[in-house]
Amino acid sequence: MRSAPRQEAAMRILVACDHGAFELKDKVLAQLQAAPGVEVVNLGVDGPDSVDYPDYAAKACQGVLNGDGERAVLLCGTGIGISIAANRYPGIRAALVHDEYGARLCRQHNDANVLVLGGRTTGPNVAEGIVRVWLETEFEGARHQRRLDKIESNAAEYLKR
Ligand SMILES: O=C[C@H](O)[C@H](O)[C@H](O)COP(=O)(O)O
Repeated sequence: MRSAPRQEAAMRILVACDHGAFELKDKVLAQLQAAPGVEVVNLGVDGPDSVDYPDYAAKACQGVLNGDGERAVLLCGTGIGISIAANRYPGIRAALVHDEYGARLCRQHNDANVLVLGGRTTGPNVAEGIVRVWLETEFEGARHQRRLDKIESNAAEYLKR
């Protein structure tokens, strides 16, 4: 009897934004929903009413750290505030990216598990390319893993003072 082909586990990606980026977030959601091997969870916000980006960073980053998703995409007006918020969580490596070069390098060198986009600074076509490259690029490990380990250990050492 032939066994069924083994199904690759889908990569689950959590997506969240503030009011400054809900339109771009909808485009990113559609792209991720159409991507093979990707499962998407929309954590909001879904309209223009003002909210606070740290609350959306918290939902997504805590979700990644709890194992609800392997990665996240976060968006706010510039992407700056939500990056700052996300990078306060140990184990989160959030990269604010403006082009495909940054998307490639933040995976190869930084193993960025959170991609950040600015809804008021990055157009949908550029964002589409960034998301595609971020999804398809692998971490290179080696010397880059040593540096990632130091990010965590240096910060932990500082907090012990
Ligand atoms: O870094 C912060 C983000 O760009 C926010 O989306 C932005 O500060 C929101 O601004 P406002 O409340 O004026 O819409």
